[in-house]
Amino acid sequence: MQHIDREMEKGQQRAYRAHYLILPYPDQGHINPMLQFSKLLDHKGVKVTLVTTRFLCNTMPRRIPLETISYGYDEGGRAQAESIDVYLESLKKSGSQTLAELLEKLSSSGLPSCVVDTIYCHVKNGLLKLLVVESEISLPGFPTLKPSDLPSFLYDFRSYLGAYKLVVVDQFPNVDKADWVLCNTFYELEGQAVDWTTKFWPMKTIGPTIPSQYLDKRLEDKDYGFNMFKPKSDVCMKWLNEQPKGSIVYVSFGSRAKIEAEQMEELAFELRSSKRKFLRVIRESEARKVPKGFVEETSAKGFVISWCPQLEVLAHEAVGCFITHCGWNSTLEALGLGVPMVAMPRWTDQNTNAKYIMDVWKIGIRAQVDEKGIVRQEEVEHCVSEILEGERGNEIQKNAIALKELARKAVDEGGSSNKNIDEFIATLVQR
Ligand SMILES: O=c1ccn([C@@H]2O[C@H](COP(=O)(O)OP(=O)(O)O[C@H]3O[C@H](CO)[C@@H](O)[C@H](O)[C@H]3O)[C@@H](O)[C@H]2O)c(=O)[nH]1
Repeated sequence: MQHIDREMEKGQQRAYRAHYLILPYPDQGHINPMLQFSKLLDHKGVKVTLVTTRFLCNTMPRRIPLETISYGYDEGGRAQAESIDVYLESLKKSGSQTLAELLEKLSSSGLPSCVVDTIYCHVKNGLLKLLVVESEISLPGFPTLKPSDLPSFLYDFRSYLGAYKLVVVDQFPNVDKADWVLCNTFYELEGQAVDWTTKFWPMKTIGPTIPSQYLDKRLEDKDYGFNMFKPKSDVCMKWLNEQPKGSIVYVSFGSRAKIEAEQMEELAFELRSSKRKFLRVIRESEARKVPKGFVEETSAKGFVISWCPQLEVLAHEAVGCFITHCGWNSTLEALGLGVPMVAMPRWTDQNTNAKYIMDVWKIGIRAQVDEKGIVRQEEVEHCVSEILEGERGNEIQKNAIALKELARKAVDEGGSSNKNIDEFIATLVQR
């Protein structure tokens, strides 16, 4: 409704035939891609309303009409809940209730988008047993996996019971009723998994959901939109502008990962002793784990920031490689911009993403952990030097550039994802 008003103000009435409610899980790594998808639908002339929590609504851009629901922690969000399990319970209870109220208020039909991880579907179908004991796991649509390549919610499900229940078990009961299951990936990237999943669900790939200016450049859109931690863009980009091409090691672990103090130290030792220059994101909540004096001692060659404009950074020619936790957004962003990765997965889907980065797409190297689960300084040095100076690096860089081109084509006019989105819009509009 707000949208129609806006268009009418501009004197160019649009005839909306379908209204999409977009309801991402209320977190950085989920809101970002759904916001991008919303902008794309909006651009294609579709009426979209984004739904988020009352807690997060003040940090959201108003580019797309926004409605709020409550997950029960309107003042402090997830940090206010005593545990993630308690938060997820409240999400289910208060979230469902306030969403029902919102639907009634809007009194128009919306199709909640649903993001599905194929691997969890194998648990649903009984093909993948919990408490995996085999050293090699063969599943349709996947390369051979080791247990440590599985998402930690499966590999170590006892440690993540709440998340396991929500992400693995509870996401499936009504998925069979969905008209569409949209996935933030592209066919050329994960064709086998897509082919397998489409046997069961009306699954369509629509990604990567990255602003057009970073990929096909057809739309003006460069704005990533939602940033929980306000990036200090100017200083960071000014510093990058002064660095030689391909010289910078960019290090960031996304919006959630908690890094062990020992791991923080190993990384700090490496960045301090290495001859290379670096850009390191250390979120405020992680800053206390950084060894004393690190920032001052490395100021001549390093730039430390609490949150940066990651897409702009990855698109910058000074960046030579990305040490990443392999969150799905970071993976797609690096892949879409052709930046080779050193994979240091922490938990959840990141293990599987790291497996693909190294062994399937061959656009990076997965750093090996020791018996304590820590990637040591020498291992970080080994991976970075392989990528930036080693023979293997040439191959990796070539693959990264080829995949970047495939990502661009997928979202461009006539590309697989672009066609899927048009098909999705067309069928809903016909109803
Ligand atoms: O300084 C920074 C660091 C990150 N980002 C952005 O923050 C997002 C981070 O997303 P992601 O890489 O997916 O990491 P998480 O925030 O950790 O995401 C969670 O959600 C993802 C999507 O489900 C999962 O793949 C991850 O494992 C899970 O931790 C990306 O868009 C980044 O561009 C910035 O803008 N600036």
